[in-house]
Amino acid sequence: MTMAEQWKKSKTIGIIGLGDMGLMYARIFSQNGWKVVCCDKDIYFEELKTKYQDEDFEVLLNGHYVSRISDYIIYSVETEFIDEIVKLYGPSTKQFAIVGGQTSCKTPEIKAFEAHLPLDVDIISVHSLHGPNVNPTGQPLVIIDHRSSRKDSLSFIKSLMSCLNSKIVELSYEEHDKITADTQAMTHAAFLSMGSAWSKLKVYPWTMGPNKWNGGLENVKVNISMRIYSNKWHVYAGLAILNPSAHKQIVQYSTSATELFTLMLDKKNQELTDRLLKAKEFVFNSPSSISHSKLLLDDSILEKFSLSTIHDDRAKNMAEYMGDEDMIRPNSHLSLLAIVDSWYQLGINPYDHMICSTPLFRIFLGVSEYLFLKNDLFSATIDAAINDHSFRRDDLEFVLAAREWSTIVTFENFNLYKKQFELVQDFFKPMLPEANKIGNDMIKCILEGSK
Ligand SMILES: NC(=O)C1=CN([C@@H]2O[C@H](COP(=O)(O)OP(=O)(O)OC[C@H]3O[C@@H](n4cnc5c(N)ncnc54)[C@H](OP(=O)(O)O)[C@@H]3O)[C@@H](O)[C@H]2O)C=CC1
Ligand SMILES: O=C(O)C(=O)Cc1ccc(O)cc1
Repeated sequence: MTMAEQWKKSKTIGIIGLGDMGLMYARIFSQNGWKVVCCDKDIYFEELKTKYQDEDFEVLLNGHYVSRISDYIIYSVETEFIDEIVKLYGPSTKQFAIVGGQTSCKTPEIKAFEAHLPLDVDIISVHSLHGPNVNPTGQPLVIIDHRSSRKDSLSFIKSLMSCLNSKIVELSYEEHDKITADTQAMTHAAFLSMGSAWSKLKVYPWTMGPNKWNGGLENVKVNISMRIYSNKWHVYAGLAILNPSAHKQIVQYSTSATELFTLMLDKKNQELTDRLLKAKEFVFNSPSSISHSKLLLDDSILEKFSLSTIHDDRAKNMAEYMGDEDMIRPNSHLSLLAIVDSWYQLGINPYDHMICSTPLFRIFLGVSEYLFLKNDLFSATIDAAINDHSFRRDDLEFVLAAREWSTIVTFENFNLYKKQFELVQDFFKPMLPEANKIGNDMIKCILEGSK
C-alpha cells in the first residue's frame, strides 16, 4: 500500500465552518475516499446534520468535537473572526495533528495559529484561489508550510489536496498576502465600485438599450460585478481590510480613477494620452511582460454573455433600423484605464502574479489588455473619455464609489463595509440568480479558452 493509500485509510480530515468553501472541500474530500468530519456553529448542528445526512461526510456538534479526532483541521470561517475561533477550539486540537485555514488573508490566520495552538501541532495552511462555484481543476491552490516538525506532514497535506486537481503554489504567508493584495484587492475594488455606481444611479446597466453598456467588455463588467455582489460581504471585507498590503492598492485605485477623471473633465487630451501610454508601455510592453503570453480575451467571445434580453445581433439590427450611426456608444472605460494606471503607479507587473491569480483577476487583466492593445479601441476610448459625455454621470458615480470603498477600507470599518455592500446587493437582488448563471457560463467559457 502506498503512503497516500495508508493516509486515506487512517487519517481523519476535520473542517470547521460549513459555509460555501467548507462544504466544497468536505464534498470533494469525502467523495474521493477521505474520512471527513465537519461542523459549523453549535446552533446549526441539528439543521446541518439533517441537511447533509446523505453526504459522505459527518456533521459534528462543534469545533471541539472536530478538533479532538482530526489529523488535519481546516478552519474555513470568516477572516475577521479567525482569532477568536482558533482561541476557542485550538486547545482541543488532537496531539500531533496539523492545522490550516482557508481564509483569504493569511497574516491574521497564522498569528492566530501561533498564538493559540499547542506546540506539538504543525501548521500548514491552504487557499483555493477561486470561489465555491468554480471547478478547482487547474486553478491555483496556495499551500503554506508554516511550521512542520514532522517530515511527512507536507506530503500528507499534498496527498489530500491532490484530489482537487488544482495547481499547487507553495508560498510563505507574507508572500501570499503581498500577491493577493496586488491581485484580488484591486480587482474587487473595481467591480464593487461599478456595482455601487449603478445602484446609486438606479440602473440595471443591461437594460439600457442597444447602445449603452452593450458588448463583450460591458458584459464582463456587469457579470463580474454581479458575481461579487452574489457572494458574502465578509469575503471581500476580510481580504481588503485585514491584509496589511491591500490598503495602499485600494487607495491607489481610487486615486487613479479620480485623477484620470479630472483629466477627462479638463479635456486634457494630451496629458491623459501620455499618462495612459506610459502605463500601457510599463504593463504590456516591458521586457518582463513581453515574456508572458498574453491572455487575448477577445470582445467577440464575450458578446454572448449578456444579461440583456436584447442580444447583440438584434441590438445591431435595431440600431441600424433606427438609423443610429454610432450604434454602440464608445465608453470611456474608466474602470479599466484606472486599473492599468494603478499597476503602473505601484510598479506592479500583473503578469508576474499569474501563477497565483484568481479567475476574476485574470479576466480583468484580459479585458484591460484587450482595451490597451487593440489600437483602434484604445484611441476611441480616449476620444470618448474627452469628448463624449454620455458616460459622464456614470463615471462621476464610479469615482465617488471608488473613493467611498477606499475610505471604508482605510478606516477598517467592517460595519460600514457590510452596510454599503448589502445596500448594493439588495438593489440587484432580483437579478442575481440569473446573473450568476450567465457569469458561471462566461467564466467557464473563458477558463476553457485560456487552457
Ligand atoms: N467564498 C469565496 O469565494 C472564497 C472564500 N474564501 C475564504 O474562505 C473562508 C470561508 O468563506 P465562505 O465559505 O465563502 O464563507 P461562509 O460564510 O459561507 O462560511 C463560513 C462559515 O463559518 C461559520 N462559522 C463562524 N463561526 C464559526 C464557529 N465558531 N464554528 C464553526 N463555524 C463557524 C459561519 O457561520 P455564520 O454564517 O453564522 O457566521 C459560516 O457558516 C473565508 O475566510 C473566505 O475569505 C477563500 C476562497 C474563496
Ligand atoms: O476570484 C475572485 O476574486 C473571487 O471573488 C472569488 C474569491 C474570493 C475570495 C478568495 O479568497 C478567493 C477567490
